[in-house]
Amino acid sequence: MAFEGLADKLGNAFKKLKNKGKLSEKDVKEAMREVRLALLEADVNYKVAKDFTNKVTERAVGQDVMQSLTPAQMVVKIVDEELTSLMGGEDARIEFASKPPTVIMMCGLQGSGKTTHTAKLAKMLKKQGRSPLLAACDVYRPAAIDQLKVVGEKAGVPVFEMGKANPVKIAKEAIKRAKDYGNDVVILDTAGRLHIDEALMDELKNIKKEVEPNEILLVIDSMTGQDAVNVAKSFNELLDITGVILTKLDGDTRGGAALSVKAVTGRPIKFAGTGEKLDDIEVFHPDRMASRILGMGDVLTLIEDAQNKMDAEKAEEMAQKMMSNKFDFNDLYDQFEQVKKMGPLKGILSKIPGVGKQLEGVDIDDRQIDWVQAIILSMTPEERSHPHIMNPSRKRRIAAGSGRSIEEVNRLIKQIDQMQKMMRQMTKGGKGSKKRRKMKGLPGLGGMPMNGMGGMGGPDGMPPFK
Ligand SMILES: Nc1nc2c(ncn2[C@@H]2O[C@H](COP(=O)(O)OP(=O)(O)OP(=O)(O)O)[C@@H](O)[C@H]2O)c(=O)[nH]1
Repeated sequence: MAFEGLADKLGNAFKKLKNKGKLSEKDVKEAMREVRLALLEADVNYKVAKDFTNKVTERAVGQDVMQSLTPAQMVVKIVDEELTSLMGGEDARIEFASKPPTVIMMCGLQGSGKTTHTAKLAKMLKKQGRSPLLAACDVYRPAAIDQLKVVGEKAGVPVFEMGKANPVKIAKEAIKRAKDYGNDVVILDTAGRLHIDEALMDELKNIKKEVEPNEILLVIDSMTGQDAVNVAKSFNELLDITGVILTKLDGDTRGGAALSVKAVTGRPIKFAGTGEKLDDIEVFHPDRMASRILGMGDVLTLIEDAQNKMDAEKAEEMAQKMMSNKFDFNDLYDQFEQVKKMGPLKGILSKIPGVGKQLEGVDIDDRQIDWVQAIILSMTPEERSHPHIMNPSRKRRIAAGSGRSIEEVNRLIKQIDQMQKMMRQMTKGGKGSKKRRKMKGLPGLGGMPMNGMGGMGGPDGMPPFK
């Protein structure tokens, strides 16, 4: 996962401080040296790393920090605040035009994820009640127009194209069409190149001059580290961008780009791409990202993810079933379907405070969910809705049918039994109880047998979280 190595190394540096009790100036400087090395290894720009640790040292040494009862925690707090401010401090939003349509020009190098994020952004804005139109201004790469049409259709937003016409003309026509048809946002998917070259920049500058976009968002690939930051610097110098979309944060990027972009370019990261699906886009929150880097989890994003990606009606239906204790294997199957929509399990779990650290170096095989679903699919309808009728011969048949072991089948049956017991206990709190409200806040995860997943996957299954 992103930032894994960095989180680990920062954790080690702080652990040494915590073991010390009272801190001396030397202790803080020593820790900051480790922090600086960790940042450099995460591919953070050299000057950014140096300025960062100088700032933290300045704040931590002297003042009240070292006299406080918990100096190590104070240092972590300062690092948290400075990381947040390094990434921009406040959340950066789209600046919408007072008179629609708002024009957003997307740019970036080839393969950075520009086309995918054009559609992701459109889908996100559509969910917020806007009516976006996409414009196919990449007329050079074969199939670029088709790719935009495909993702546009998936996102449920119209795509305007004029084939291989002049990109400025396409952009202008798209804006005209948006006015005629009531689209309040136009997103221009411009051409990418393998490297920054004069022809590309001239074309982008030309589009900018002619259509005066409200936003120029540069899409960069976080996996390319400092290269991505250099690309951002060059684009900004030539185009004066308004923000950055940092993609592929779901991969094992070391994090350097996320931490350096704002400091190097002065432009904020507005969105982060976290997967290949169209829902895998997040508003970039510097404070939450800092929490994640420091291994403190990110529950707010987890809840938003659940709300955005899961089917609210199904979640409500499921909550009702749990409350009335009618939760069976059919529901468990559905619940896993919902969880799958939220992306890789490791990503979900890493946002839970305290769990991130436990996941370091642990491989979580997402096929575990498919295996459990295979077991459920091998049951008869009666077995699915009446788990208590299971007997050894049924279990043997289910194991053979799903290709899983008897132990796994047994574990799953035990889990549903435990879940039902847990639900019975929870419902004792009454209909309007606090517990019930809490479960509704996180649809679909309420009854997820997280602590049992460890048993499902065999040797490389994930550890139980209790
Ligand atoms: N894992 C992951 N993959 C992504 C993300 N964003 C895009 N991709 C993948 O990256 C690849 C390139 O994305 P595109 O959107 O085609 O890239 P592009 O920048 O439009 O490329 P050109 O049209 O050639 O300029 C595709 O396979 C996408 O599925 C992300 O946030 N995470």
